[in-house]
Amino acid sequence: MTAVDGGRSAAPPARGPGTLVRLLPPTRRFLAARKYVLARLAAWSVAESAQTLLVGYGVAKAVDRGFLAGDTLAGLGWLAVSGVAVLLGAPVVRGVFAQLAGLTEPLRDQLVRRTADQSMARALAHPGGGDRAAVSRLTNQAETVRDSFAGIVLTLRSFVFTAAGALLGLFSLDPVLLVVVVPPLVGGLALFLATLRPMAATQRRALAADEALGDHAARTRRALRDITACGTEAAAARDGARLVAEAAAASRALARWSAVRALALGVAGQLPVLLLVVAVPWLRGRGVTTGALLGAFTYLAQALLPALHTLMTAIGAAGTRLLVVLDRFTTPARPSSPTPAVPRTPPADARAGLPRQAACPPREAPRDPCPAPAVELRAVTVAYGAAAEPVLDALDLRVEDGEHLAVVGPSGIGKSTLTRLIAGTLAPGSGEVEVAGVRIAGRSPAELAPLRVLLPQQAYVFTGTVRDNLGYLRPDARPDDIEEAVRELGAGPLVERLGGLDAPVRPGDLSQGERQLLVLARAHLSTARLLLLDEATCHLDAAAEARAEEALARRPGALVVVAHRMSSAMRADRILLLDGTGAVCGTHRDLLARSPLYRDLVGHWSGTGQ
Ligand SMILES: Nc1ncnc2c1ncn2[C@@H]1O[C@H](COP(=O)(O)OP(=O)(O)OP(=O)(O)O)[C@@H](O)[C@H]1O
Repeated sequence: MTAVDGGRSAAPPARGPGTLVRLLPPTRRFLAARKYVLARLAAWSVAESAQTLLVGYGVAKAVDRGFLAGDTLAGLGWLAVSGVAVLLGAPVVRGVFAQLAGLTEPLRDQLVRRTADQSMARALAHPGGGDRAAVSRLTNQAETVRDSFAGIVLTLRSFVFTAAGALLGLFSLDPVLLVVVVPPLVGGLALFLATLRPMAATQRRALAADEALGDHAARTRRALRDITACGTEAAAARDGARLVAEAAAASRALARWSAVRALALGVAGQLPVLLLVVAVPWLRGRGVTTGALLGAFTYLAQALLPALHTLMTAIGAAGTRLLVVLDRFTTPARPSSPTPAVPRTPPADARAGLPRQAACPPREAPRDPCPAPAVELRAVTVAYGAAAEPVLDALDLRVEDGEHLAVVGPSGIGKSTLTRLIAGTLAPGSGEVEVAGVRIAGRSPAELAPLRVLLPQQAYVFTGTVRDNLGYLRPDARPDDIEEAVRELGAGPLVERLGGLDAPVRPGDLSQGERQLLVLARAHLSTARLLLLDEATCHLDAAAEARAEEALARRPGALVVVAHRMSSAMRADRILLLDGTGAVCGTHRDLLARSPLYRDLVGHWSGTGQ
């Protein structure tokens, strides 16, 4: 079932870090156009390297040439060099940030401009089909790109120049220190780089699975009734379970890659410190001084380890985020999926290519051509409010004189709306309604009265005699006609209990069913050729309802009944099933074969014993 097939759950093709540059080709042009900003950023970064180098170098010399050599003053002097280097960090960082702004702000402006241009072009190309995601791209997502880009530039640059400063410092203290530090550092970094591509792919898979699951939940909620009607709960549940499993698998894969990344951090950052400690005797044997060892520890603890940690965290989080969000900028916006996605009965008639709610043709061509059908609706649309979804949408319907039509459908689908529309008490938003060939738009109640009778669920009985109540729609009815109507409807016992046709009626003393019976007999007496019953027999028992409907169907003219019982629908010549924007018309057997919703309604009626 397309509503819940989770078709979008398929993970998009994996994109690794290499695609970061390919994703936004303008980024390369963007950087090339800012050569001077990059040069100034590099200059500040070199200053950062020098500062890193001086911090460890000062510590090493303070120990070797100062405190261990018995020259406290020299030791303090070298420590002061180290301290000044630390203090120099503040203006250096300030300089770095100033140059960074020269890169990130224009990038954000460029993304915003590009998104606005694309959205305008899209809006002009598809009026009414706006790109709703553009607002998010203009605000949150552009900010995310800017922040993530700034974080990555800052971190990458900081790591490269800090590592360069620290390695240069180690080399200047004693090249043999590099033998201990460099292999785990390079190994850890290589492992980290190896995780980038699969981790980005897994992140995208997790995001796609999450989106597919959310989409599935939303579509399922909207299609709940139809899913039940079509009996596809198990399939919908299976789809949901598959998407949940996919999201869980993606989350587990992400967790596994995070563990590998933590291992990479340990190898690159912690292992050099450990190896340095273990190798102290060996290093001492090769002439490495105590000061050089302390300097080496300072480089590792104060520079390399924090820089590595920041690098891995920032590239891991901000990098993946940037990759994913940039993808949103570069992938053309998908048109929003329409709300209902459950297969509907195909429109039986499409005029000028427009989908129609229902084409309900006549039962069969009348042998003695009747000049006009009892009811004809042409492309009728009704909505309660300008912005509301239509209750009836481009509905076509034709009911022949003498025909008995039952209208069925779920609660709130528009059955009463349809009867009011045919009765002329509700005007359509568009389309035409004719009763007995008369266009009823704008007709007064007095003009409509001879054409049709509408009986709602609430039966109107007034204080007066039984005869007055029965003859209300036909004041000139002869006593024989009244007696016949009473007999036909099976209302004799009630009239007798009330004291005869001339007995007074006190509405408050009558049950709902008794009132409905009187009103049905009144409708039988009417001369209108169209009777509309909107659950007007709901308070009668099944046998009384059957007798009433059969009697009304025998009268000359057409009968349209909003049925609330299976038996009521089955008595009709044809059944019109309303189903939101879809509608289908046919005999009971036709609908059983064609409509899952009808089968569901029949099941419901049978289940309640009605
Ligand atoms: N006067 C109104 N103003 C706004 N919305 C309305 C009005 N009358 C009906 N509706 C809405 O139009 C839709 C169709 O209502 P309608 O009464 O025609 O359905 P129905 O199939 O007859 O329902 P039920 O079987 O429960 O009587 C419902 O969503 C209802 O809330």
